[in-house]
Amino acid sequence: MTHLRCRGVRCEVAGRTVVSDVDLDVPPGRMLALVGTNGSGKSTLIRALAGLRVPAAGLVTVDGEDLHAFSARRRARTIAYVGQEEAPPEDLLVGELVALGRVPHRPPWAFGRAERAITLEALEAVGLAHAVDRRCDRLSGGERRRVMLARALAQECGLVLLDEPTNHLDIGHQTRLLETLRGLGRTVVAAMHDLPLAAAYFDRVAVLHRGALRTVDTASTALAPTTVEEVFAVAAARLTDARTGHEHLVLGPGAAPSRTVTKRTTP
Ligand SMILES: Nc1ncnc2c1ncn2[C@@H]1O[C@H](COP(=O)(O)OP(=O)(O)OP(=O)(O)O)[C@@H](O)[C@H]1O
Repeated sequence: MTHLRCRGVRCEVAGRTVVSDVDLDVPPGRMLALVGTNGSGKSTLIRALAGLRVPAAGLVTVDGEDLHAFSARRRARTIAYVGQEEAPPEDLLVGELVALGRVPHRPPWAFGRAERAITLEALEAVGLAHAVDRRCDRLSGGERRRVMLARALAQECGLVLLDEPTNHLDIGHQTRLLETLRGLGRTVVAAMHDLPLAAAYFDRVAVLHRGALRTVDTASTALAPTTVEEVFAVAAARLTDARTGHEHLVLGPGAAPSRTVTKRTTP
């Protein structure tokens, strides 16, 4: 179980500050969704949390230790990361690609039954066990995405960082993936564009707005309709399912704006 914290993180891209003064605390086994509009800095921040980008200022710690002091191998044993549009190399087989997740733990020439079992289990978790011998370049966009996620599962790290993991996945695979992540009991941070899914599956939601954290809280507070309307400029409402008592976030044309809009009437 892995505890992720960052303090005062600032990231610069091409000489411009795109993430500023971010503090986050993700306790072991908790799931945090990172939401925000296009260009708000989610990918940049996730790469800094993964140790793939050195922040211009601030500190990222994993279990209390400075992440940037970790060796590449230790980082790969601790953090599984899947980037936004990461694609598998085209001439690898699905099983080979997912088995790469085991390399930080064991040299490939020492792979045995255990590595094969973990690889197949990861493929089963994303519904692709039947495709173990297929070439990655013969997969659909969603299947390719699921293979990359399977490699991260096979890595068996305490911290899982995912940049828009549900991209390209049909709704069934989106929900199954999020259920799988919840079932792992690992620390997860994921950039998400689907706010209702973020609200339904994550313990807390961080709203990044123009590179700064606007709020970090439970979904019902962080994704309050007024916040969603201000940050994303869409109508938002929370509706309670009469059968289950669960609240759901409704967005767009189907949601009445949370604030009363006074229409001007002609006399
Ligand atoms: N290689 C680059 N060169 C210059 N600017 C960049 C580069 N990569 C990202 N940026 C800028 O950094 C800012 C943050 O980008 P980032 O990709 O982190 O946002 P994001 O929230 O992940 O966006 P999206 O939801 O569209 O994926 C944006 O303003 C973007 O234009």
